[in-house]
Amino acid sequence: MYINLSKDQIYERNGILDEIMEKLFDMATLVDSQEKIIHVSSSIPKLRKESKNQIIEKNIDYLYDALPFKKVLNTGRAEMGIIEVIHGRKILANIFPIIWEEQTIGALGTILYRNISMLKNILWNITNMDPSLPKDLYDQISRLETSYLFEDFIGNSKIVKDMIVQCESAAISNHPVLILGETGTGKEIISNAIHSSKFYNKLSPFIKINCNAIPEPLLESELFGHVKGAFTGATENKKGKFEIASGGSILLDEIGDMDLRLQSKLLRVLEEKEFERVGDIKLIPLNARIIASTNANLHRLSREGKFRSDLYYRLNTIEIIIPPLRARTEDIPILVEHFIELDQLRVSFTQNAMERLIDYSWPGNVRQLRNILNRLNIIKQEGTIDDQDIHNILYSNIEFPENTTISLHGCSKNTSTDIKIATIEEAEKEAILRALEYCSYNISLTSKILNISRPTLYNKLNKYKINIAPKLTE
Ligand SMILES: Nc1ncnc2c1ncn2[C@@H]1O[C@H](COP(=O)(O)OP(=O)(O)OP(=O)(O)O)[C@@H](O)[C@H]1O
Repeated sequence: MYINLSKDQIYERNGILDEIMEKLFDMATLVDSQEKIIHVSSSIPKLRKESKNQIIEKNIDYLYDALPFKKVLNTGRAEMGIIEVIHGRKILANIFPIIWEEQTIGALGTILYRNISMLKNILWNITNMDPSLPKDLYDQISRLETSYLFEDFIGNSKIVKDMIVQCESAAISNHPVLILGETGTGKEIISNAIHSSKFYNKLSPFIKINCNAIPEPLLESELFGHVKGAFTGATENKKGKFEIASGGSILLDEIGDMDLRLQSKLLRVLEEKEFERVGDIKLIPLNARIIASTNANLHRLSREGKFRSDLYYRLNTIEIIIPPLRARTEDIPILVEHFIELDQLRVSFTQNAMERLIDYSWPGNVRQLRNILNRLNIIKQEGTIDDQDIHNILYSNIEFPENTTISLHGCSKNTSTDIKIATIEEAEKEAILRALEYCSYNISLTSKILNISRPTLYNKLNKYKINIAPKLTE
């Protein structure tokens, strides 16, 4: 496969080639036959925090020594489906030779890194349908996952900045990390960014498993693998996610929903750093970083006997709490700007409309904000959104995204019956009680989550006669 363009065409700027490089790929680079960079899409200087002029004319090694541009220039043959890590992101690259009158006059490198997990799902379905495909293809495909960096978690508020600092130090350590936060707050971005930060220049697996989506005992075999004959239907040996994640990280999503028996097994694995496949006695060393996340209140679940407290204390050596959007409403304008660019929306907002967005409580958090912006884009096509549009979409036809919870602890899935509040004061008291419980009665965290100062929180505790002395932690 090659691209048929003349020298004049590859040196022409602001034409169709530039448009394709800009719009169709996350990053694109054009080099001449001497390996010199002719043009790059605007995402590259942005990502590298330098100007386009600092990149143009440099040798391609300046940008990517890991990608086979030179090979493509030498052989005149395309290199496709390259999976690599560039600037901490897992990317999928294709490099095409540009051929004119049978001469290779350059090469175009195209890179995707956003939404490549979508591609993974497609490939995964295809491999499941075709038993003749090699079995290690699964391992290969598992490596293909959108990678996030901390800078992808948009927010300038102090509460976000403090959390990112905490995440950066969590990334360096080898301890398990527990990530808590309501639905749609960005737990997946943060867990993936912790992984990418630890394995910045290394192609290492990030394996995610949703503990509430798979029935037990299937989950056991998904996590630990099994040997042939271990149970009816186990027709061959199968690696589990812990093995596939070897050398990288495993995200145990919705850990709060894990069955008690499996919790015991997981605890043993964390303590002994080894495990066996279902039906086998051979021990396999645990060589994956454990990240667990949930929107459930594990502290409460463990008090109720639904989550093993010893496992909770094992997991929460490093505990990251992602604030709900309503605790950092000052970030809403930059989130809006971010999604307009990311989702290529053609809408703008009046000041009053933006204020309405800021005033709203966002029970579905950032995911809900993104959905609303996309819906507004469809409804209004192009144009300016005013406060009435916001009012209409937020209040006249409330549609909470799946799993949305109003409660801070996020255990309830029933949005309409969860809160029965008569007055603003009752609502405030309720919010404080929930925040306290969510933060295990840690005053500093609770005040951060509620976005009020510690003295104000103490005043409100007095006002509402909430006695937390027996449970107090700082
Ligand atoms: N701070 C953020 N910056 C940019 N995008 C965000 C942020 N937080 C969330 N998002 C976006 O919101 C959506 C939901 O994020 P994510 O899946 O990480 O949430 P989650 O907390 O894991 O949700 P759940 O518990 O329901 O699985 C995604 O589209 C993600 O890109």
